Amino acid sequence: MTSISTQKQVERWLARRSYRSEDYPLRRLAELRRASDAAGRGGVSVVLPAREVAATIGSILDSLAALREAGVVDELVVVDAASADGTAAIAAEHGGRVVQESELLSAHGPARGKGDALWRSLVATAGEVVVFVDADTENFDDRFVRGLIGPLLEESAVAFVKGAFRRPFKLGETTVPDAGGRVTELVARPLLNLHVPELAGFRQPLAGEFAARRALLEQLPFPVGYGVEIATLIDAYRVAGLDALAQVDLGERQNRHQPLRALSAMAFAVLIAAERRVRADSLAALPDARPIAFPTADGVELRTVAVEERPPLAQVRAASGPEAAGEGRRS
Ligand SMILES: O=c1ccn([C@@H]2O[C@H](COP(=O)(O)OP(=O)(O)O[C@H]3O[C@H](CO)[C@@H](O)[C@H](O)[C@H]3O)[C@@H](O)[C@H]2O)c(=O)[nH]1
Ligand SMILES: O=C(O)[C@H](O)COP(=O)(O)O
Repeated sequence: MTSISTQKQVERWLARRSYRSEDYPLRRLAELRRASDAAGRGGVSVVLPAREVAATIGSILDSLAALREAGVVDELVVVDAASADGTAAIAAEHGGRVVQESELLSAHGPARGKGDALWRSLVATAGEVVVFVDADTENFDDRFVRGLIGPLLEESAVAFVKGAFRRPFKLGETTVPDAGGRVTELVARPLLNLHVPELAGFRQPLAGEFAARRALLEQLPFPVGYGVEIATLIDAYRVAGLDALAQVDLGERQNRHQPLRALSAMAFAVLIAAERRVRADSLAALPDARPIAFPTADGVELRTVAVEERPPLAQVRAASGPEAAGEGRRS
């Protein structure tokens, strides 16, 4: 953190805009939702980006059924990355509305990663509040979604809510508490502290568990890959201000760990998305895909990382007329 005044600003923000999922049981959310409907506000869409998540998607959707039955959530949309493991069929069996990511906004070509799936999901959903949750969480329960929705239904000044959680690291039968989140701790946290210290209060800046008002999301560019969380966080702050951002404690989350080398590529995408926002020079003009070099005993392996950014959806809608607005939506 750079200065005492920034530290005080973060502390004040933490005191004012920290929430807990247990403060939003189903009954309370149902009341908040009724009040929101009475005020003429729109609905709530839950989006699950899904690439090869057959092992977890069914139970995740089951755990969200009560929220939909209670009318707190209007739709559960699974954005499938053409998974080969049966994800789409399982999701449909468990009540999800499945859309194929590359069939949304198809004029932009095939989808290129997680961020692209989130961006495209905006045309497949109708809610005024859009909730994103990863579909590979092993210990998922509905508190993840309850916690993200609560502050948005309760506080009209809140526009963007980020999940915070403890992250164990699981290797085989061994679990080490609080050892997860390698890219978060080694890249995202130092980056934010260095360049955007006002956001240093976010415990999990890369959390795929976040929710926002559509009006804000549609003003933001979306990196197509793993840069999407750091980018939307920084941009939401710049567009809406710190007081419109909130953090909600969701308990503990166990994700599927990727190999270290895959995390180098993820870190590269996170770094590029952040650099594009903090530097005004040549990085802004980077090509759509950048290779990352992995030196080996015999040479160098190059791996391409998609770092392109999709324009704010509001711009796409303005340029292409009303047909971009409802693509993939259920009538
Ligand atoms: O091309 C992709 C890659 C992932 N996913 C889905 O996105 C979610 C999260 O992806 P995952 O590869 O499990 O991410 P993590 O390794 O857990 O990475 C963390 O850090 C990333 C970078 O910020 C975030 O995008 C993730 O949400 C966050 O969990 C899961 O449901 C995936 O199935 C896609 O839909 N398309
Ligand atoms: O958010 C992160 O840092 C990455 O998802 C890596 O998490 P892991 O170290 O728990 O696998």
